[in-house]
Amino acid sequence: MFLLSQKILKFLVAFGVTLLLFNNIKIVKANAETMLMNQTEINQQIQSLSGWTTDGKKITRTFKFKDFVDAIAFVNKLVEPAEAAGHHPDLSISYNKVTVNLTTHDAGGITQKDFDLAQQITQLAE
Ligand SMILES: C[C@H](O)[C@H](O)[C@H]1CNC2=NC(N)=NC(=O)C2=N1
Repeated sequence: MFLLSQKILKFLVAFGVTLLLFNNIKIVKANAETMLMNQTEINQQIQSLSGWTTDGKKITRTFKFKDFVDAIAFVNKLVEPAEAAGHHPDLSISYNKVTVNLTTHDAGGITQKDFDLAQQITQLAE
């Protein structure tokens, strides 16, 4: 009886520690996503994104399509990933061109969320 309860206790402690670790990882990840990035971090990350530029407050890329219909089709493709991320691009459309600006309004600048969405948007335009 004593042995059994020792085993259960050990299991519960291990389970508790595992849960604690998982939650801490989630908190660290959530914080990193909403933390303003400095210019060095921005420059580093933008290198791996083709065609994107930055003014330090937002990241920008203009995508060019055959015509207006294709440009709008691209904009429509952005709805699902933006809603899923709870993060939305600022868009401007000029005939066959769509300019995408990404910034985290809640944080007042660029965060990891912008780079994550930029990567998805870049793939959708291919
Ligand atoms: C409550 C809601 O999730 C927030 O207001 C989100 C919505 N989409 C957003 N999109 C962008 N680009 N920046 C934000 O700060 C932002 N905030």
